[in-house]
Amino acid sequence: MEFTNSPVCIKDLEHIASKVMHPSALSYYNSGADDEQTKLDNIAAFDKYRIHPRILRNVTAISTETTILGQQIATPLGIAPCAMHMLAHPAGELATSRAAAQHGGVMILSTLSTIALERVIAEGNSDMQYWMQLYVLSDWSITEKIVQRSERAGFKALVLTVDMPILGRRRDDIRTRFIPPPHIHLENFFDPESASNSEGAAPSTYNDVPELLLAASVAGGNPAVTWDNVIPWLKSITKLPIILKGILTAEDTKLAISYGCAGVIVSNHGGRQLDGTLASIDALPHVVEAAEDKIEVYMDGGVRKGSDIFKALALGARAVFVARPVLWGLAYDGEAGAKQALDLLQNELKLTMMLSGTRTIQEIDDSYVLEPVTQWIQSSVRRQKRANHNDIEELKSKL
Ligand SMILES: Cc1cc2nc3c(=O)[nH]c(=O)nc-3n(C[C@H](O)[C@H](O)[C@H](O)COP(=O)(O)O)c2cc1C
Ligand SMILES: CCCCC(=O)C(=O)O
Repeated sequence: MEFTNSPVCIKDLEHIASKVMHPSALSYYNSGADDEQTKLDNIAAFDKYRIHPRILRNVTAISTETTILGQQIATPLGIAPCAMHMLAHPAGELATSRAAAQHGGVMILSTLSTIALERVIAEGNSDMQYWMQLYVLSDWSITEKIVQRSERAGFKALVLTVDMPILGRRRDDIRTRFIPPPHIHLENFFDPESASNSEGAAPSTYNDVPELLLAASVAGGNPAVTWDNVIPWLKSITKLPIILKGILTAEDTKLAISYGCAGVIVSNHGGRQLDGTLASIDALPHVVEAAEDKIEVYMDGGVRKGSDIFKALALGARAVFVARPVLWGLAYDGEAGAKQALDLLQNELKLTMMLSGTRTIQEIDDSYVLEPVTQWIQSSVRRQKRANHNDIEELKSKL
């Protein structure tokens, strides 16, 4: 039998990336916080949910189109924000953006991108949306400038990352003493207007704060950010919808609604922040219930297969985001590799839809998934029924 060398699943891409990436960049990409319990559980938890398929339906035409924040997109699969794509490939976020554009969906660009946000979004088209991820820098005026630039450039939403009051402790990054190589720049920290002031001059960073200090201010987290200081402030400087990334509880979902946010991303930052939380897929149903359809709920964390996307949609996610799979694809083969990661997931999603008798994203509701507890209850109900039946037979035989 002949075997193909090209990747046939995300696990293959992960394996290839582990061979081609620089060890310290690889460990930065793959690391989780502390014991990595949450990072691992994000993946393992999907297995507890089982698909409840329907058969003998005409599944010749499958559509993954959906709407997000009221706008049509080709698929509910998107790219989660990740710092420094140039660690994976010299074309960095440009390559990712080109891959995303051929695919549809949503690309969330990290504040810490290595290509300026204007150049990244220039690769897009009407099948997709770009959202801009924000960290509140120690100098809030710089975050404000990034917000204004994003709005001008056509980003459709702002994604405020709320699970990093301080950086999680990623042991492998400490062991490898990870620091980004000097040829990589965090382009969004450079003022695009500064270059036009003097002919041929390189742009300088905002407020002349050195790039490394700005990066350090992100890496240090911003422990003073609160509901009351950040959300009203953001709303006062932008008309874009605000989405909170890093929500894991019903309580914070209700607060997000009351503060006028447009959506939440159920996420534990890929297990890179607080270790020991619920896996994202386990937290999702609580958040969906608390959202009461008042705001959109998305999720990321541990999505490695089309069936994972299907399960998340069935549990109420409006869209699902992936981070590491795209980074591994990028490391493997730049734009083509990132596209391959998205294609693998998209094709597996379509396959799952066909095999489970669902033709549209709207059809995928909670009747298509068995939650762990439900599964347990159902099997014990079955056991009970058998036991009762036997009892009746027994009783009858004794009549
Ligand atoms: C290398 C790397 C860099 C990341 N950078 C950011 C970032 O800049 N901003 C952010 O909000 N989340 C960041 N994240 C978290 C992801 O957006 C996402 O929540 C998480 O990785 C999803 O899990 P997955 O990697 O299992 O798909 C990063 C994750 C990784 C792996
Ligand atoms: C300083 C770290 C910011 C990027 C990030 O969010 C991550 O690596 O998880």
